[in-house]
Amino acid sequence: MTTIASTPLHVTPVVGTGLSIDALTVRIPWRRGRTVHAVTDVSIRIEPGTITALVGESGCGKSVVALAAMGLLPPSARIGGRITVGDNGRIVDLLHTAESFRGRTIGMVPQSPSTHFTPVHTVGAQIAETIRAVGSPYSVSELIRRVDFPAEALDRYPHELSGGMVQRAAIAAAIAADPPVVIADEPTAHLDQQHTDTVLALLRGCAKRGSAVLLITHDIGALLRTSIADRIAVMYASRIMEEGPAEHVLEDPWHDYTADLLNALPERGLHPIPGMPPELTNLGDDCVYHLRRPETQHLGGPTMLVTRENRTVRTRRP
Ligand SMILES: Nc1ncnc2c1ncn2[C@@H]1O[C@H](COP(=O)(O)OP(=O)(O)OP(=O)(O)O)[C@@H](O)[C@H]1O
Ligand code: NI
Repeated sequence: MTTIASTPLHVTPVVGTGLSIDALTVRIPWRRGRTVHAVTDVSIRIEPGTITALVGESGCGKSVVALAAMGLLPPSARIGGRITVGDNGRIVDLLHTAESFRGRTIGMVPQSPSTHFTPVHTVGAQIAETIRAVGSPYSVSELIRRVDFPAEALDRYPHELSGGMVQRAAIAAAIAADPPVVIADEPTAHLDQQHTDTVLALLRGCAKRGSAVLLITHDIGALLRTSIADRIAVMYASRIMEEGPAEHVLEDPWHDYTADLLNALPERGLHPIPGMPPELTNLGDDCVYHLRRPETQHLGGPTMLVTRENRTVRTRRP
């Protein structure tokens, strides 16, 4: 499906490794004949061994990107573009493959570990079940050693453990099959700073073992604190506003939205962004951030495509 009238802003070459999301567009039919423009023309390329953080305010479409990659969108969703993963020399086309790839090709770290674990079995039993289900070559003890989960806690039920501990176990389950891609959607949402940093370090461990990691988060403060992301993609109202090496995006943002997000952080002065993101039903086809902040330099001209080093961004500068 193509809803974008203009020529594609950039086409990421599809190569045989890592995760490639190319011109992903997702439209979800909504009430009274309306359509949610959940994702528009999103391209993200994640190399093996690296972490890309996808950031943006609530409702901008981050989770829908993840759900598309995991094949978990509602059947009514219309999906355009391409999502591929290099897996052992093959290219798996995630939007069209018939094979079951969740847990094998893509390891999923959930926002709330309770979506991964049921309350009625011990954590150890559930990791063992995952190992069987995905045909993992590892034992339970090998996996929990990787995430520093204590063996004596295997007999506990999820509710008997802290959120940080259960999230460790969830990561152990996610990496059981050494997946080439790991997708973590808000994996630190319910954690304090110490556990957040631990979980992010574990995701770095996944990357070190060769996975391409997509980390969805609204916690830009944690990205600044831990430098965990190699690249950062900034999403607003269903589109990528800018994408680039993390230090460039954090220290020298090119898009007004990125700058505004950073200025909203407590450590950067806590200047909340005025207004609200738009409803995603029946959006126009251009960048819409100037509608919220008309005083920014968007005004008066369409956003443009520029390339600096290996970044391809829409920018405020004509
Ligand atoms: N199953 C669905 N049916 C209809 N609309 C949906 C569905 N899932 C998501 N949406 C809509 O798609 C848009 C993007 O939602 P999404 O959950 O991806 O946002 P998000 O960036 O992940 O937000 P958050 O940070 O709060 O998790 C929202 O307008 C949301 O209401
Ligand atoms: Ni989300």
